[in-house]
Amino acid sequence: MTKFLEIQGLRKSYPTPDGKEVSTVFEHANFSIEKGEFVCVIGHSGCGKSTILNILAGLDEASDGLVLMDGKEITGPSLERGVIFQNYSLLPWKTTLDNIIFAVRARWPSWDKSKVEAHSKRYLELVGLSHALDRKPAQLSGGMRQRVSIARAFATQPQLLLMDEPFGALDALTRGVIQEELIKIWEESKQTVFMITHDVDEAILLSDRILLMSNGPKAQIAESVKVSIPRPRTRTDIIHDENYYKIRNHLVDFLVNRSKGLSGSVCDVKPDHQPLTVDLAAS
Ligand SMILES: Nc1ncnc2c1ncn2[C@@H]1O[C@H](COP(=O)(O)OP(=O)(O)OP(=O)(O)O)[C@@H](O)[C@H]1O
Repeated sequence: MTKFLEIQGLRKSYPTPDGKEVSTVFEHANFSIEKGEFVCVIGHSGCGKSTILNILAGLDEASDGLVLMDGKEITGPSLERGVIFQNYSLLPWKTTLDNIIFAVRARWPSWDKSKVEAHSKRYLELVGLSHALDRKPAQLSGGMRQRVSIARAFATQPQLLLMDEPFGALDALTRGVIQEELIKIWEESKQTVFMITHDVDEAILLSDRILLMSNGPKAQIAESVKVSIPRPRTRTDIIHDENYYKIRNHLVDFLVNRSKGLSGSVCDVKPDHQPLTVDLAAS
């Protein structure tokens, strides 16, 4: 069976500053994502998470390897892949509603004006922003701007949504509220999501599966941890699930104790390396 997203033998290397050698950020990255899956990736700073996300978006090129979406190679950006960055990237001269309309119109040029507007408003409603349609980004808080980015990305219904630490710049309270809005909008759309986060609790709340990257240089996708906590999930409920602390402790132990020893610069990683599947519910 063809997987929705297949990453085969991905490597990224850069020349060293003197230009005489190459430094390999990650290599032998092999993993796949099923249609409708929500996958988070966690790893220490510099291991190459954003580089992988940018390659999946078609915004960066791998030094080696292949990315296939629905069996077709990704060679550049496409409206089939939506990206949400930490810094919101809204058009500052357009209102909240016009920011969404702009993207929706680009996605479905044949739609008439009223259909585009109704569709755009519906997504703003899903993130609780119906009251701020006419405000410009500068008149919104950071949390509201990120809600607009989320509404815009989901409104264009890309086949794959890529999120690079979307809540990294938000305070903990705002972050919690928007995480739950993201769950709500995702549960409605069941879009396939690949998201980078540094926050283990956020990863457990949102993901079906968490990919753990070892440290760079020569980082690898070391493990694929199943989040066997039933949905729908809320921040307050998941901590009572019997698997919550098992998963959390496993992730923290990886980041604190094991991520360095699994780096390709320390141990031998074979080109056909597959991440170790971890299902703590079964243990
Ligand atoms: N143009 C470049 N030339 C040389 N090295 C680069 C270049 N761009 C990125 N790198 C290196 O690639 C590595 C991976 O960067 P990347 O941003 O993907 O890491 P990351 O895991 O997302 O980090 P963070 O969690 O801090 O955002 C870093 O060590 C970085 O220094």
